[in-house]
Order: sequence, then structure tokens, then C-alpha cells
Amino acid sequence: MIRIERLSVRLPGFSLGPVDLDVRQGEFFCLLGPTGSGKTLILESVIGIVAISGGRIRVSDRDVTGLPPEQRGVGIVYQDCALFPHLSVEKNIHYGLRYHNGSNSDGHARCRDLVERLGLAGLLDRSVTTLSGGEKQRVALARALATAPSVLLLDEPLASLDPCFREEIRDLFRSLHRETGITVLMVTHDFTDAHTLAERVAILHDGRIEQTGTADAVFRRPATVFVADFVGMRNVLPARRQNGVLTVDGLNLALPAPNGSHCYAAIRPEHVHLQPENHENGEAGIAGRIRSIVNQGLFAELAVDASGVTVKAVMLTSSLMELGFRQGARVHLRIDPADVHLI
Ligand SMILES: Nc1ncnc2c1ncn2[C@@H]1O[C@H](COP(=O)(O)OP(=O)(O)OP(=O)(O)O)[C@@H](O)[C@H]1O
Repeated sequence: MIRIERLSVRLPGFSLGPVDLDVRQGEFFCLLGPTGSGKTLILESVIGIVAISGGRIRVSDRDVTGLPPEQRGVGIVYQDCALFPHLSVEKNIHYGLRYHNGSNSDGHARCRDLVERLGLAGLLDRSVTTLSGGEKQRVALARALATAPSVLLLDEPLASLDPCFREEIRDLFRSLHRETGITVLMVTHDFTDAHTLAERVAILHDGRIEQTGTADAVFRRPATVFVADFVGMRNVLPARRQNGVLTVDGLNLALPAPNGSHCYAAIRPEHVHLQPENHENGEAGIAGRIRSIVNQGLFAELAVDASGVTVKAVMLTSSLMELGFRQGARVHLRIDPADVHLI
């Protein structure tokens, strides 16, 4: 497990924290956030290569706050792998053993097992400079695990891989985690990676954690406007609450409102359903006009003006064509109240 308590790091142009984070024993946890939000600084604090200004860090029930990196029992894999270019694959994998306290024969047996498990046997004599992106990631993973760390940190390990390797390495992380039960803290920009791999996630914004929870809960029930935007809600609209009814400004969308002071209605674009103006079935919905259409291949994103409010919707490009939707066309929007999340 990793327990971070009131961690703060002060740098000339950036302040991290205070951050509290609890990654349970054997958990796969993802730290998400936009660029520059402080994700890597948290990993660097755990591994011990950044000077912290306050707080405590525990790894597997040991207070490691003042310890040098090699005594923390933490392995790390970086986005660019950071392999030693002058060493072979085998020497890269064995590199950490010389600084490690455990017995060398255990270390070598573990390396043999990792080489087998990660399919690296045929590459051991190769120079790491000749490897593909996916192969480099597997070598970096073997090197990080060679010293039997109790926790593994992954710093955007999938970001620079092409989609084919990305899938392969994602599957590898998943099976390795399942088989070894190691605690993993992974940093990523990508909500899909987090959704596929993580049991829980934390969303970081400007050096602070805005929300922690299961990937599903954060995706469906973001706690703040920032998180809603980050998880792709696309429509975060100011709303008024009056006499137990919530009205989304301009949209004539009246919803029963629970007690509380909600002031935003967040709606995913796939939950905005569009019909032609002259559609014969069902209720009329909210009148709107298509302002723009961005074709993204399988899907198209539409911006629709409805009483001065811009509402984003996505639909299959094939449906868009069937319905003959074009820029300027008049449409009706339907939004199920159950799909409106209040913030
Ligand atoms: N050694 C340093 N000295 C000064 N500022 C730094 C240092 N390291 C990081 N920063 C700054 O701290 C902020 C957070 O950096 P960090 O690398 O943790 O962000 P990140 O969320 O990992 O971003 P990215 O997703 O782009 O990697 C950034 O503004 C960065 O420029």
C-alpha cells in the first residue's frame, strides 16, 4: 500500500498539495489530471527524488519519508522507458540488482521468471536502441520489477505507444497485476486507460486532488465542474433551483430538484438525442438549430443552439447521414432527466 499524508512540494512556479492519498494493498490506482497538474511530482515524491516541503509517505506500512530511493521498495516505469542506451536488454533488466539488499541468486531467478513472463527471452542480447516501443516498455517493466518492489509506479507508460502496442501493454499490466497482486499507482491523461485498468482513480487539478472514487463513480457522478469537464461531460450548464424545481437556463428543461444548492446541470453528449424537426413520433422536445458538425470518423460531434444555449451532442456518423442532418438544420433535442447529473 501507499499512504500519502498532507504531502506538499513548493517549487518556484508551482505548489503541490496538501495531498492525501491512500492506495490499498494490491490495488491498481490511477492518478489523472491535465498536463502540469502535479501527477509526476506525486510519483517523484513517493520514489524519493524530489525534495518535499511537508507531509509523510508510507509504503507497505513503512514510513519512507526520509529514505533514499533504493531503500523505499518502489519500482518505476517512465513514459519514455528511460532505458540505458549503452547496455543490452539483459544488462538493463539486471541493473537494479547491484543496489538491492536481497540475495543475488533470488534476484537472478526473479529476472529469469520476468524474462519468461514478459516474452523477452529472444531479445536479451539486443541493444535497447533497436527495440520497438512495446518491447522497450516490456524491458522497462522487467527492470522495475527485478528488485521485487512492493509497489510499482507507472508514469504515463502508454502515452507514447501507437494504438496496437498500447492495447498489448495495457493487457500486460492487467494480467501482471492480477497474477502478482502488486500495488500499482499509475499516472495517465487518458480516462479510457483508467477505466480499463483502475479499481479507483483520483483527479488532480492544479496541485490538489478534486475527487477520488471508483472510475465508474467519477465518470458518472463528477463532484465538481472541473471533473465533469475532464471526464467528457461536455455540457455543464448553469441551472436555477426554485420551489423544488431545477431549471436549466434557456433550455426549458424543468427537473425535480432535491434539496441543496446545485448550480450546474452536467449532461454527457451521448445523452442528448436529436430528431428532425418534423419527426412524427414522440414529444416535441426542445427546439434547436445545428450550429456545427465535426465528423470524427465513426462518431460526429454536433453543437446545437437551443434558445441561446449551446448543447453538445454525439451520434453515429451513419445515423447523421440517415437523418440528413446538416449545419443550419432545425432539430428537436430530447434529454432524459435521469441522464442529468447535478453539481
Ligand atoms: N524541478 C522542477 N522545478 C520547477 N518546476 C517544476 C519542476 N518539476 C516540475 N515542475 C513544475 O511543476 C508542475 C507540475 O509538474 P508535473 O510534472 O508533476 O505535472 P504533470 O501533471 O505530471 O504533467 P504532465 O502530464 O505534462 O507530465 C509543472 O508546472 C512543472 O513545470
